[in-house]
Amino acid sequence: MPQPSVPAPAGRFSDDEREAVYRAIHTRRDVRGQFLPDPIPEELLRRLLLAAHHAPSVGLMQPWNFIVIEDSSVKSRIRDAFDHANETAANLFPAERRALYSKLKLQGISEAPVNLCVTCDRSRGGDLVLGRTHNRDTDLYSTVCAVQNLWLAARAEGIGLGWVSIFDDADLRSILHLPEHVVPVAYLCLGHVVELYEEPELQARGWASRLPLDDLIFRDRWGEAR
Ligand SMILES: Cc1cc2c(cc1C)N(C[C@H](O)[C@H](O)[C@H](O)COP(=O)(O)O)c1[nH]c(=O)[nH]c(=O)c1N2
Repeated sequence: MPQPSVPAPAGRFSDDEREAVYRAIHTRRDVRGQFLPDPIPEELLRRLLLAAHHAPSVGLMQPWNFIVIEDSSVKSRIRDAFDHANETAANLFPAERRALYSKLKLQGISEAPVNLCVTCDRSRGGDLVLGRTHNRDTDLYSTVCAVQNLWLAARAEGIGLGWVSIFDDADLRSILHLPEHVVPVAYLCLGHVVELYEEPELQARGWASRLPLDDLIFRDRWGEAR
């Protein structure tokens, strides 16, 4: 029987290391329009995927797969699917919001040298997964943790990442040949960037703004602020 490994020493990071972690968190951006055409070297892409693969997952289920999309004909079908869904989306907003919505750039599918679909295989690990017994969606949450790891690692590598979610699920499924039990959790556009917005682009363009943190913190029960 293999012996369980013992915990290794852990402690605070050095000041520089801590600073770097917070810098990645605070300067990470959703990128739509600043992609350079330069290819992403295979080793760099691999580091990003390895960071994603080290995300926490329910019961160590690791439900993710990573579909790397570089073929321009696949990208072009995805772009058409976006355009179709985006037209529907724009019409859902009231007229005054729709005008601004239509001016927003909400994807960089063709410009980004690499597109990546992060999927969740809902059948991985079988029917009974530790931690998923009472909440089936924890596999989806796990997959989103992988996306966030990838996003932060990308920031540290000078790679911009944009999440595109304006699709009919059925279009993504059909273009990418996803089996029924696999969910497309995130469609991501990746490429080198030399410039990033200093605040969320949606804030810079007057669509929405960051809420004050203090308004979001409750103590002991919902709605109870200190
Ligand atoms: C699940 C999910 C889905 C989407 C997004 C994010 C997430 C988490 N975001 C990006 C989103 O607009 C962005 O994260 C916020 O505006 C905050 O900006 P920063 O990420 O801080 O730059 C996003 N952006 C966009 O241009 N098109 C899109 O379809 C989506 N979809």
